[in-house]
This record gives sequence, C-alpha cells and structure tokens, in this order.
Amino acid sequence: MTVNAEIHAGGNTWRSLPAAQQPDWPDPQALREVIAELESYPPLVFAGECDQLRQRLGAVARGEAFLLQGGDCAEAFDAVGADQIRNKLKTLLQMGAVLTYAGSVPVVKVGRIAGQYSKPRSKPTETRDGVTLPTYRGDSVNGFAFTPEARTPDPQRLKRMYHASASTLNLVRAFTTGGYADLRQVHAWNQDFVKSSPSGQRYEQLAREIDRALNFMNACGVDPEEFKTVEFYASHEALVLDYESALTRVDSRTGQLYDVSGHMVWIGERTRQLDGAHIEFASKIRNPIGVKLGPTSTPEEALTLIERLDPEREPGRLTFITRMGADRIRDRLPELVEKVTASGASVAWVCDPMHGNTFEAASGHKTRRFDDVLDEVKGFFEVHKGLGTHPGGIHVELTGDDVTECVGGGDEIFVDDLHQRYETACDPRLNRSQSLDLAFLVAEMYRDQ
Ligand SMILES: O=C[C@H](O)[C@H](O)COP(=O)(O)O
Ligand SMILES: C=C(OP(=O)(O)O)C(=O)O
Repeated sequence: MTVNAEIHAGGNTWRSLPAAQQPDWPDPQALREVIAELESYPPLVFAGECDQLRQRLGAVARGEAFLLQGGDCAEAFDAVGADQIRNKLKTLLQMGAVLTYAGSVPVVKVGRIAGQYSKPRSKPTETRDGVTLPTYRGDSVNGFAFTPEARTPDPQRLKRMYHASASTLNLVRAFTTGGYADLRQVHAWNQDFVKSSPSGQRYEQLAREIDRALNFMNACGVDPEEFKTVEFYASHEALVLDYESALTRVDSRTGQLYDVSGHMVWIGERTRQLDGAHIEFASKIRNPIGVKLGPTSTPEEALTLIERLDPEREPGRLTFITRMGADRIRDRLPELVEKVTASGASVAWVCDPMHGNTFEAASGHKTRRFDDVLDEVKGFFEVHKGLGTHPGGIHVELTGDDVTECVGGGDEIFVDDLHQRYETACDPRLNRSQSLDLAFLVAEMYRDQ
C-alpha cells in the first residue's frame, strides 16, 4: 500500500462499526459500482476552503464572530433552479446584513445547501391506507412519491446528489463572488419584498443606514474589496457514509483526509453514538465538524465527543449545535456548557431552535411555532449570559420562498393556513419573512448580551 492509500484507508475505518440510519440498498453490486464512480469524480470543495472555514469558526468559538447556518431541511433534485437557489441565498444575505449591522458582529455564513439531500428518520417505514412502504430518506436515497418504485432506495441517486450539489455550488459561487452579493446590493435583495412584508420594510430602513455608512466611507476614500464579495460556505449532514467516504480525499498539500463533498459536515442527533460509524468517520477528516446535541445529551457524552473529534482542542474544529426544545433549553444547556468550558475545550456553541420544537397540527402537517423557535434562542442567550460564555450562532431550517410551513411570525401564519404552500419534503421551514424577523430579534439579543 502506498502512503496515500494507507491514509485513504483511514477514511474507511467506520465500515467495521454500526452505522445508524443507512439506506437498505437492494443491490450491493450496484452500490459498489456507484461508489467506484463517485471516487473518480473531482472534489466539490477545496481542502484549503475547509481550513479557512475552520479558522472562521475558531473566531466564533473565541467569541469574536457569530455563525449563521441555514437552508432547507431537505434539498430536492427538482428544486435545483436559479430562482430557488437565489431566493435562499438572498434570505441568508439579508439575515447576515441584519446580524452584522444591527448586532455589530462579524457573521460567518454557512448554507445548509449543495449537499443536504439525505434525511435521518424516526421510523423506517410509512403506512398509508393500510399500505406500508420504506420511509422517504431524502432525494439521495429514494423518491418522495408514495409508490413502491419511488420508495425503493436507488444508489444511482447518489450520483444525482453529486451533480445537484455541483450545480448548486457553482451558482452560489457565481452569486457570491460575481457582484450579486456586493454590499451595495442590500436594497436589490429586498426589492421584491419591501412592500409586501413588515420585515421587508424594517429591513429597508436598515439597508438605508448601511447605504449611508457606505457612502460616508466612500467619501473618505475607503472602498474595501471585502464589501464586493461574500465568503459563503456549504454544509450538510454527513449521513449516508458510502457517499461521504467516496468523496473523502487525501489533501495533496498536507496529506490529510478531507470530505470534499462540502466545507463543513455535521453529525445528527440520531447518529452521534460514541461507538458508531458516523463519529468514527468524522474523527478521520479535517473538515470543521458539527454535532447536534439533543435534550438527552450528557456532559460526559459531550466531553467524549471532544476527545474523539477535537483531541488537539483546536478552536473551530468542533461546533456543538444544541437542539433542546424551548421548554428544556434552560434546564439542559447550562450543565453541558459549564462542564465543557471547565474542561478547557474551545468549542463553538450554536442554537438550532427548530428540531426540538416540531409538533403535528390537527391537519396532519408537521409544523413549528415561531414563538417557540424564538423562545429557544432566547433561552440559549440567557444560559450563555448567565455563564459568561459566547452564544456562537444559530442553525435554522429556512427557505427564500413564501411557504406556509411554520406558524406565527410578523406576517402571522395560522394553523389553518398551513395547507396553502406546504412544500417541504420533511420538516417545516421558516419562510423569508419569518427568517428576517428572527434575524432582527437575534441581532437585538446579541447587542443586549
Ligand atoms: O430533519 C430532521 C429529521 O430528519 C426529521 O425531523 C425526522 O422526521 P420524522 O420524525 O418525521 O422522521
Ligand atoms: C436531522 C436534523 O436534525 P437533528 O439531527 O438535530 O434531528 C437536521 O438538522 O436535518
């Protein structure tokens, strides 16, 4: 074995361990052929970009920056279109502008985008009218339609995931570096929105202030290049390990392994078993890693995760994304933060106020109340304020489209409205107006902190 092959084999050590939430592929040979093909494809991101994001997240861990991580619950192959991608990006850019200006903090922008195609599920099957089929696990695995053909896992979909991620990332890079994300466009991002929504109007006022500040700087002869482009990173849950390890490569600069399917990957609440395949996989790659921590997480688990994933205690390597639920965050979070801080580790703490606050409405729609989302973020800020630690960011499921999936917000969506534009393939997302409302409220909390 050459040195590189030996190192690469390190990316496969997860194979001997139990891997939760993996698809039941019906044809192992077909899967092997797909993996071999994926292994020959070029990287989607450059390892150096992952290092840069790790440094940015290091600033978050040290309390010098704030992470805004957001995007779809589940991306869909038929939504890889210019409008959908631009709308999502626009929403994140607007939220970033609000947080930077109103919160007075540098914002690290990371999308749940260009790879968020795989979903862990509570149940392996779904039954409708007496018919039981495999559950939908994301477009990388099977189709959403409730038919035996669509629901059968098909490894060819992993190749579609790669190509959909590549097209998305290509357009995101074009928008963020080609002029669309220039700070002078703060008004343009809002044009379609300003008249129709209270948060759009509030944003317009902020955009005018940013404009004045830019004009002032310009008059002083300052016109920084940094304002013309935006640093934007892609992240997704590293769930289907055959895909992630096929996209794991030895970096020619350093000889280390990187999962080049995205800049940052996270391990979900259902797959973070300490002796499981996902943590083993994550321990071998150099990307910045997130781990979701739900209400049953113990300080001992958090400390073991640090030992496994961040033995060098490198700020930016590990982000704990807590998702406790509005009713539990104030009870569950303090002990975790206290013990991790006392251990000397330097992790970034980020609040996912979505996944602990899901409920089923009488209509059968899975939904979330905007007020619960907000209350969990408030609890997160209160806990960190009480302990003197840094509330490092938010991780949200959102879309730039005008969907009706979560109830409440400035535009007040009621339970009876949910059916109007309920388009998510899995969990309910904040729409653009709710996302902006959240950004304004979080900016206020950050300033008060
Ligand atoms: O996005 C997260 C999970 O995939 C999702 O909450 C699981 O949903 P389920 O409980 O409907 O399977
Ligand atoms: C599945 C997700 O979250 P969690 O692992 O926290 O349930 C997710 O963020 O898509």
